[in-house]
Amino acid sequence: MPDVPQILSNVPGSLPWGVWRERHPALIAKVAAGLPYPPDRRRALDELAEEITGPVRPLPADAHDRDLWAEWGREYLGAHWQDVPFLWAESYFYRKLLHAVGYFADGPWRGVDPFEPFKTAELLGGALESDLAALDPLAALPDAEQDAALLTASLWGNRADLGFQVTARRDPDERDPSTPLVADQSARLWTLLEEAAPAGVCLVVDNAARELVPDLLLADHLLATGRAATVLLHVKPTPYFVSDATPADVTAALRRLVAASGAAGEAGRRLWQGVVDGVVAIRAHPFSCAPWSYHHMPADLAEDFAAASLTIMKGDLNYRRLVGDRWWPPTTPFAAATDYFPGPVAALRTLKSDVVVGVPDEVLTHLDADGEPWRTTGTHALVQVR
Ligand SMILES: O=P(O)(O)OC[C@@]1(O)O[C@H](CO)[C@@H](O)[C@@H]1O
Repeated sequence: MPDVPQILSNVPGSLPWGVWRERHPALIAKVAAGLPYPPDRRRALDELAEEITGPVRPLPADAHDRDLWAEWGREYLGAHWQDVPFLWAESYFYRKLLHAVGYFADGPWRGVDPFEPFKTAELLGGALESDLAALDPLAALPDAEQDAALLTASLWGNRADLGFQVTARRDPDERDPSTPLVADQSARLWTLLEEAAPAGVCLVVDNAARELVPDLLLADHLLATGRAATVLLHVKPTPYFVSDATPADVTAALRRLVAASGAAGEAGRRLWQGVVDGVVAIRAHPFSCAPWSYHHMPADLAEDFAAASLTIMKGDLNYRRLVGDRWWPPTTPFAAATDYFPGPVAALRTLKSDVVVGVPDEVLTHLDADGEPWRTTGTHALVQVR
């Protein structure tokens, strides 16, 4: 395990501190308003809002995974939510939220995704419609420009994160295209793919809808250009971090693509057939919702990554899990922070939390001198590869 302090949530004014004080109370209210939950479910949501202001409590006796979380929480149950590692606490919060809405209980709310109303609104919204239309002129561009456009769309698609937007003060579309990447190893990404082609690529996706669609289009591009022979999509087995993609979100995105006109519809039909033929596979591994970094991954998951020519990790949370949710000195080489990972790995991420490695010295000096909170607001992005 890296010998670097873990991020907790007890520093007033920090991003994690604000998550407990502002983002999660606002999210609970949003969930309660999103579906017609009956009184017992509303009460449970109110109780969760109350609980996160005090000590972490165990899951109820009838929860199917109570023992698992009791084991995972051995060091943390009974402590204040803000005094335990941020990554662990957030994962447990989402598990508790699923309990509150009856996601695992017998009854009418079993399996009902509490975030579905927000994901669906985004999937059917006008912003995604224009993203899809922008695909049509792409075919006329030289190959390298097509590569760059699809990678950029997938990278900045990570701004479309509904959890982040609960209290974000900026519009996700308000991006200054001239903002240079904090680190850009995209050339290495293409070289790695080409050297191993055609091979299996793992794409560990992040958010549904407006981020997942450009991720799927990137997957289609890798297959269509022979950079990938197969694509294995890793998604979350259950609703998590508001908009994280589940298998149901993948099928919803595929249906949205298939229904589109022009190049988006063509890509959608290729991807659909790819799933039918087993060229595109979907894996919802339980570890994807575990409260740990990938240092703790089980052997079967490590085998998926070891077998891939490249694993592409999308988004902020996957980045936190890849390098560890820790106070790394930002100039720590990405290769050093990920040296344990069982195969070539790339991170495509907009920066929405404090964790960062692989920032060149001169870039760091420049960003810090600016005085703007570049690590946590989603205004900056990176492509890192090892
Ligand atoms: O993984 P994603 O969707 O890019 O980001 C997840 C996120 O919204 O959740 C955390 C705060 O709750 C932060 O790490 C990050 O901003």
